[in-house]
Amino acid sequence: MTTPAVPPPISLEDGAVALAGRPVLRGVDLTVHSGDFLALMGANGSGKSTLVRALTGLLPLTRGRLELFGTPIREFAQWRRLGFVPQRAGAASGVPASVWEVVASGRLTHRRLLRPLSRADRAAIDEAIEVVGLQDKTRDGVSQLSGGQQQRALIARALAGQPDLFFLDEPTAGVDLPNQVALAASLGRLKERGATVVLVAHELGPLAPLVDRSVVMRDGRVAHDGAALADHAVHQAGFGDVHEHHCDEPARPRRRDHLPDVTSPLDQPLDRRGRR
Ligand SMILES: Nc1ncnc2c1ncn2[C@@H]1O[C@H](COP(=O)(O)OP(=O)(O)OP(=O)(O)O)[C@@H](O)[C@H]1O
Repeated sequence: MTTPAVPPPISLEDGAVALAGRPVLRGVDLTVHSGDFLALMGANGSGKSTLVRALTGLLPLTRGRLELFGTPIREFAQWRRLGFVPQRAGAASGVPASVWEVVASGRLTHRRLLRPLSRADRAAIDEAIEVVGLQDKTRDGVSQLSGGQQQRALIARALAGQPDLFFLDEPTAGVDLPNQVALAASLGRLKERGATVVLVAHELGPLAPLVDRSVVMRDGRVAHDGAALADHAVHQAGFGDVHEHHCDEPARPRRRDHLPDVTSPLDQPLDRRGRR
């Protein structure tokens, strides 16, 4: 007897998305298999966030076919199977919530309305906190945590919902190196448990050893899909030096207009008395 093939968590064929009448994604083919740890990379404006929003049903496709866990997106209803870890900006957001409360909120999709937390809920919350190593911080307010610890609290919140597929949006953005290393350890434990992870990142840094597949976007198309690339190679693939797939358009210059135009005082020359 043959076992029926398990449908992949994500199957997108010829996906296209237009925003404000402008094509932003074109001809995107992407299959994510169970247990993949995939890094979605590329320059600013290359279409990473748009792709994730399309894959999570937040943006409609203008063309193509998308299935989640073998179900066409229009019919898909098992949203609790997806976990989304947003950028850290939303973690504290002025709400005086404790780590435990933030993580417990990730359990909401499993609870019936107005019912107290079940033993299974509490076990899932405790386990999620343990996976990210915040056991000694459960009663602390999230706003008192470092950036990396806040990011781990957000990962635990997604984990508490026990999803089968995780999306992480720039988890290392604004996180210092020691905390990036701690974050990598948490994600390593997720990987060991067989989670399927789609990680949006500009640079992988300490997360690089976890990644077994890189997808690099360029101008709304897939420029590379295959072996994990080191950060410098992603830079090349995203900016036009590597030609794979269907990159038939010239690479755009890197958009830096979202960055404030500041010069560090340390860049200024010293005067004769050593002052700037
Ligand atoms: N709401 C919108 N309306 C119109 N165009 C948009 C909208 N959101 C994004 N875009 C455009 O779509 C393109 C892809 O943007 P997207 O945010 O997906 O890129 P990204 O790779 O995630 O960039 P970043 O790394 O800066 O987050 C860009 O040219 C962007 O200007």
